[in-house]
Amino acid sequence: MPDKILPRESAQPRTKSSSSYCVPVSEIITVRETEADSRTKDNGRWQKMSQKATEAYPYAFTVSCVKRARQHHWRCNDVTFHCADGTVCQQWVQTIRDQLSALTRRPKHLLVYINPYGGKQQGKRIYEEKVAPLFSRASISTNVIVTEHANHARDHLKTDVDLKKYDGVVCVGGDGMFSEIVHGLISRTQRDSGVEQNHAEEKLVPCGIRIGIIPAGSTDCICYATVGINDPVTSALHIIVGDSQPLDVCSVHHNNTFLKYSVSLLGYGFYGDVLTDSERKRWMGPVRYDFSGVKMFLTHNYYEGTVCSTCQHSGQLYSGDSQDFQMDDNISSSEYGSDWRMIRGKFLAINAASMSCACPRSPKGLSPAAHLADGTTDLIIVRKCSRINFLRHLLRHTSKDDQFDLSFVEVHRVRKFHFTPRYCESDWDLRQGSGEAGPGKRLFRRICRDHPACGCTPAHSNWNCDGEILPHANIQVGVHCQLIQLFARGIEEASVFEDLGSHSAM
Ligand SMILES: CCCCCCCCCCCCC/C=C/[C@@H](O)[C@H](CO)NC(=O)CCCCCCCCCCCCCCC
Ligand SMILES: Nc1ncnc2c1ncn2[C@@H]1O[C@H](COP(=O)(O)OP(=O)(O)OP(=O)(O)O)[C@@H](O)[C@H]1O
Ligand SMILES: [Ca+2]
Repeated sequence: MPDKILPRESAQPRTKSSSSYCVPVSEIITVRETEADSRTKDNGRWQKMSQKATEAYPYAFTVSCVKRARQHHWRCNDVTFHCADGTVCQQWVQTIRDQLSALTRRPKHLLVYINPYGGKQQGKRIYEEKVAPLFSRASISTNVIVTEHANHARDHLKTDVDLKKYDGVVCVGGDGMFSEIVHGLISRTQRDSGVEQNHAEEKLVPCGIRIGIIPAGSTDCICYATVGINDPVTSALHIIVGDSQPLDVCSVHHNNTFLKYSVSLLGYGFYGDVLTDSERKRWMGPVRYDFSGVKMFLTHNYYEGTVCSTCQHSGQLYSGDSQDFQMDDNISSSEYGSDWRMIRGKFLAINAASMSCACPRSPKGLSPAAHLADGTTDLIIVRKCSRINFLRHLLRHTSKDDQFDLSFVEVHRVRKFHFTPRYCESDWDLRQGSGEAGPGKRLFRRICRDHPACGCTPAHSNWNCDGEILPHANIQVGVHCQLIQLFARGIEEASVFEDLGSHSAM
C-alpha cells in the first residue's frame, strides 16, 4: 500500500491521532478522487488546510464510510485523504475499490416497494430524499415500485417478478408492508419448491433472497428489534454493507387452512382489540394505537379459552434455555400427549412474541429476551386481573421492572401452540362437570357476540398478526426457524460504538 498519505483531521471519534484514521473496509460505502482544495468538507463541516499543506499534498480522495452515532444510529461520513503524489492517490482509490468489489455479500441490484400510505404517509419522500442518494453513491441499481393498493407488493412478488435479477427486496413502509413482502416471498418459494402451505406440519423452504426495511410506518417494530432504531438512513446503510440477520417465522393455520405468517407479534385479547379498534381510526396516523390502547384498557375485556403449547421440535425434546422463564403448575398431559402444556382460563391477553417487539412505545419490547432466530416464540399469557394490576404490567414495558414478574403473567418459550376459544370447545362444559353453560346459555352468548350493545364481555377477540387482523380465533401456530433473512445484524453492543480501532483495515 502507498505510504505517503495525510488524512484530513476529522471529528470522527475513531481517530486515534491527527495522522491516522481507521475504517474497516466492510464499512466503506464508496471512494472517489476529489479536488485537492484548501477547503474540504469533512464530517459535514468545512475545514481549512493551510496553504503550505495544500501545496505539499495536492492530490486527494474521499472515503464515505459508516459512522456510529447515538442510539444505534448510523450515518454516512466523508473523510478526505491528501497525497503528495497523484499516482499514489490513484493507487489508493483503486486498491480500495478492489477490496470493495471482493465483498460478495453486498447487494448490487435491489427491488424496492414503497407504500405511500404507511405511517405518516412519508414513504415516498423518505426514500427519495434519504435513501435513493445513498444507494446511488454505493452504485446500487434499483427498480422502484410505488404500490397502488394493499397487497400489490405481495401479489407482484408471488407471481410476476424475476427474482434472479435481484440481490434483495426492500420495502419502504411499516410492519404491515414488511409482512406483505414476507408473504409474497415465502409463498413464492414454497410454490417453486412444491411445498403445500396449507399443511401445518409441512417443513417450509427458506427464502433465498434478503429483505431490507426502510422504516416509514407507525410501529416499525421489526426495524427497531433487528437494527436498534427506526431510522431510514441507518437501515439503508445496513443494506448497503450487506448485513444478514436470519429471522424465525410463525405460520398460522385454522384447521388445515393456512391463514398468515407472523414475525413479530401474534396477540389475542388486548393487542387484538387495540388493533381492531385502531383500524377504524387510520386517519389519525400512528397516534391511533395510543387512543385505542387507552380505550381497550378501560374496556378491560377478558376471553376464555385453552392454550396448548409445546417446546418440542420434530419429535426431539427441546433443550434450550427455557429455564430462564418461570414455569407454572398447569403442566398436564392433554389430548395432544404429555409434551404439551395445557392452560385453560380467562385471559386479558395471549401474546406470542417471536422477537422482542421493541418499538418507540416500549424500547425493551413485549419480550425483551426473545431470540430472533432460535426457532421459538415467547408465549406470554396475562390472566384476568384487576385494571390496576394490568396497568402495572403495561407500565413495566416502559421501565426496567420485569413485566413477567407478576402472579397473573406467565411466559413460555415454545415451538408450537394452539388456541381454542371457549365457545368453540364443544365438550368444555362436560369436562368442567358444571353444566354452567348449557344450550340456553350458549345461545345467549351467541346473541351477546352478535349484539355487543348488551354490555357483557364479547365471546371472542381477534388475533393481531403483525398488525393485521385475523378472522379466526381458533388457530394453530408453528415456528419455522430462520425462514427469512434481513439486511440487518441484530442490536450492536455498546462497546462497538466506543472502540472500533481494533478491527481497522487502513
Ligand atoms: C401506561 C403506558 C403503558 C404503555 C405500554 C406500552 C406497551 C407497548 C407494547 C407495544 C408492543 C408492540 C408490538 C408490535 C406489534 C406490531 O406487530 C404491530 C404492527 O406494527 N403493531 C401493533 O399492533 C400496534 C400495537 C400498539 C399497541 C399500543 C398499546 C398502547 C397501550 C396504552 C395503554 C394505556 C393505558 C393507560 C391507562 C390510563
Ligand atoms: N398503495 C397502498 N394503498 C393502500 N394500502 C396500502 C398500499 N400499499 C400497501 N398498503 C397496505 O397498508 C398497510 C399499512 O402499511 P404499513 O405497514 O406500511 O404502515 P402502518 O400500518 O402505518 O405501520 P405499522 O405496520 O408499522 O404499524 C399494509 O397492510 C399494506 O398492505
Ligand atoms: Ca424467535
